[in-house]
Amino acid sequence: MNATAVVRATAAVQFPVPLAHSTGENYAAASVSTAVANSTAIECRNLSYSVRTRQGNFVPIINDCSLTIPSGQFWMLLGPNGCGKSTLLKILGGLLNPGGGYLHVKKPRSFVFQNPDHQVVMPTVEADVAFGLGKFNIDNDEITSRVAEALDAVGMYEYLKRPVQTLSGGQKQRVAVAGALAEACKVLLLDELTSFLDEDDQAGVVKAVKSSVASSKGTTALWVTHRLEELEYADGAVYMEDGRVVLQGNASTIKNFVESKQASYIKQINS
Ligand SMILES: Nc1ncnc2c1ncn2[C@@H]1O[C@H](COP(=O)(O)OP(=O)(O)OP(=O)(O)O)[C@@H](O)[C@H]1O
Repeated sequence: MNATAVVRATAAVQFPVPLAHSTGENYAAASVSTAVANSTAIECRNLSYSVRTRQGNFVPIINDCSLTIPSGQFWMLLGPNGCGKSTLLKILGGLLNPGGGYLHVKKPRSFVFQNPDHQVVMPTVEADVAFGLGKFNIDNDEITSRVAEALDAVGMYEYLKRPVQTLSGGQKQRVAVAGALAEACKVLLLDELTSFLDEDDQAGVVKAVKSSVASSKGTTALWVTHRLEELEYADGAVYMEDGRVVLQGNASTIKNFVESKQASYIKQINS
């Protein structure tokens, strides 16, 4: 178990993004004065993020990246290995500071990582979901009711008293999602939750997130994945390449786009 791997706390507000950032690079942030509509959960414009190499050079990871995700929907983020999906998600979650551009993410926001064994930190399901509620000034009845509601939303209420070590990977992921829901997060950021799971668990987790977003009061989820078949559960999707968003739209548009890219790549290899 690894408590540091679970980020349920809400990070500091970054609205708009400050100029200073972890790499020390001297970007000029875009000056954007328009207010973001309440119907938008995530908006970034011309976002950038670089890392500094040992030789002192700056390598851009996120570059001129813009996207808009509406509130109360379940969206997916796709793209080839190394295109910057996890880095972008960490920026959206407040775990990394961008170097420039404009960023708005509704709060509170929560992050769930891909390794199920890093997601649960308490001995039982009930205690784990209640874990993050300690920082709120709420009574025991409210805690009990939030835990029950969140576990119900991910189809795990019957596991309330179960020791966490008896859960499957997918069940652990669903408990981690319940922890975020119990904290009434407005934005849920999910990084390749199904990569360590077998097929049944994969489907269980994606369906649980889908239904919990649908039954929530405006929670938005952004789900990083490589699996095109998961797009059938999404309200919309974003496709990235080389650190920037190249297309965003409804899930079938993105699916067709990725499939045609894959087909042309295979044709190229075979020619
Ligand atoms: N701290 C870092 N130092 C150097 N390079 C980094 C650092 N963090 C990320 N990168 C590089 O940035 C690029 C984007 O990484 P990122 O993990 O965001 O991609 P990804 O799209 O999530 O990849 P994958 O699909 O393989 O998980 C990669 O080339 C990665 O090696």
